[in-house]
Amino acid sequence: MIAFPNAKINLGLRVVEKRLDGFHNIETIFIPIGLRDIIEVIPSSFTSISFSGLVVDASAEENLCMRAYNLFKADIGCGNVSIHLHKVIPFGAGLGGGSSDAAFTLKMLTTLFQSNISTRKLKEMAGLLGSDCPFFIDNRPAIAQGKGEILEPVSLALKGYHLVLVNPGVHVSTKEAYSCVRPRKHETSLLSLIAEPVHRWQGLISNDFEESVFQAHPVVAQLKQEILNNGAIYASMSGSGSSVFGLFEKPLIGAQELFPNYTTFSQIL
Ligand SMILES: C[C@](O)(CO)[C@H](O)COP(=O)(O)OP(=O)(O)OC[C@H]1O[C@@H](n2ccc(N)nc2=O)[C@H](O)[C@@H]1O
Ligand SMILES: Nc1ncnc2c1ncn2[C@@H]1O[C@H](COP(=O)(O)OP(=O)(O)OP(=O)(O)O)[C@@H](O)[C@H]1O
Repeated sequence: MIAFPNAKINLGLRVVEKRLDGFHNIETIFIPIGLRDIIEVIPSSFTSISFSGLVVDASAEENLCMRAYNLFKADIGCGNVSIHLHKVIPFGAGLGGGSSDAAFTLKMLTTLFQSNISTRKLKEMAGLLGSDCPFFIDNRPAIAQGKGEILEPVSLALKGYHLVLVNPGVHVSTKEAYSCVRPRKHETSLLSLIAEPVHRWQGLISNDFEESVFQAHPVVAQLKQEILNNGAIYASMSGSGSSVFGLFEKPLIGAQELFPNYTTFSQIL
């Protein structure tokens, strides 16, 4: 069985408060995008994992596909599988690629082993693998709260906008990024802000990680400015960085040539 786990971007990201378990309560809007890895899972006589594409900085056992398999086997029970991951989504990039791989692995194992698991149970298991992971179970635009696992679908007026995503190749550790942010409560809810016309979002909808990541990596701040200079009506860093995305009303011709040293991805929303 083959699946194509997609990346996400965060539209607005508030780090609201530090919790007693060391995690943070956040408020963010997740949007699935078309940048995808490829995972193949085949029932086999013994369990193994192989890789191609980008080389992930995690051991085979620590890879989120394998962690998802081990969790599924222990909690639900299943046979051995041979997994192949072709990695395309940059990691440590604020795009949730590892979380998506884990969620899609859980979903594939459910189908392959015809397990009668509720979506709620799948999301619960996903939550044990990463805070971004439950979102990829339903995988539709959603506002997230708590650690990221309290999800409500949202409808966004983004149809027809052109998304340009640029990854400057700077790896940001999520844990470190959280430790550099001072949590704060915002007066206006993110939901009420996305109801505003898109051309008003810049300056209204922000990502709390930008300040510290921009300070540590000025190239990321420059990248956001360049995307705005090239006509984006809204630009923001995604997640804890370092990818930056822009929303355009018209296609941005030659995006890769504009950012020759960086990886770019474009799609119509
Ligand atoms: C920045 C975001 O991508 C926004 O969507 C997510 O909050 C991060 O989610 P993730 O990569 O799945 O993160 P996890 O693997 O769960 O956590 C990595 C580390 O980030 C910190 N962490 C993560 C999520 C959260 N709500 N509060 C935190 O403080 C914790 O120190 C944790 O040890
Ligand atoms: N299949 C995988 N794909 C990517 N990273 C993986 C995978 N398995 C384990 N990891 C580990 O997880 C780390 C974070 O990966 P991921 O791509 O999910 O984070 P991210 O892009 O920082 O996402 P976000 O900031 O949105 O949480 C990697 O640096 C890597 O060590």
